[in-house]
Amino acid sequence: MIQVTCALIESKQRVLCAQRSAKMSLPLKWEFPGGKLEKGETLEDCLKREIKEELGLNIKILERLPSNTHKYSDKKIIELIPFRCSLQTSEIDLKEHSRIEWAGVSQLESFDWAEADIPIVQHYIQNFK
Ligand SMILES: Nc1nc2c([nH]c(=O)n2[C@H]2C[C@H](O)[C@@H](COP(=O)(O)OP(=O)(O)OP(=O)(O)O)O2)c(=O)[nH]1
Repeated sequence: MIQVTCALIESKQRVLCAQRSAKMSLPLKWEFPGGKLEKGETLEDCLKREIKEELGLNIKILERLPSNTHKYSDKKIIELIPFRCSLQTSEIDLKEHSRIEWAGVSQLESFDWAEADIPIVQHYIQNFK
């Protein structure tokens, strides 16, 4: 099983959502930015590293949310581990994703999410107003 961290970055009552590029796996699906845990790394270090690499942002980690284990049709099993985060810097430089959107909670269901993200989106909607 592959452990993947992801960040629900909050600012002004909105959450940062990112669209995977056409060249990535799960092309054009929406996700929360993050990535795979590397050997010897804590989950928090992994998330901060990935967010810096992908978006050029520094984040503060606020809270861990329930993870979701999902098996994709190619048999790849991931444990997606979400964290609520806030911004420490605000200038975004998209290095991998095709675009980002800052979504209000009521807009979250309208995105075409990667399958593994759907329970995480549902939990977030139910718990944060
Ligand atoms: N970062 C991130 N990855 C996600 C989410 N949902 C989801 O299914 N994934 C999957 C996509 C990838 O298979 C894996 C994260 O890998 P990665 O972002 O570090 O690297 P990658 O795209 O090169 O992965 P891959 O093509 O080798 O599978 O988790 C999500 O919300 N955030």
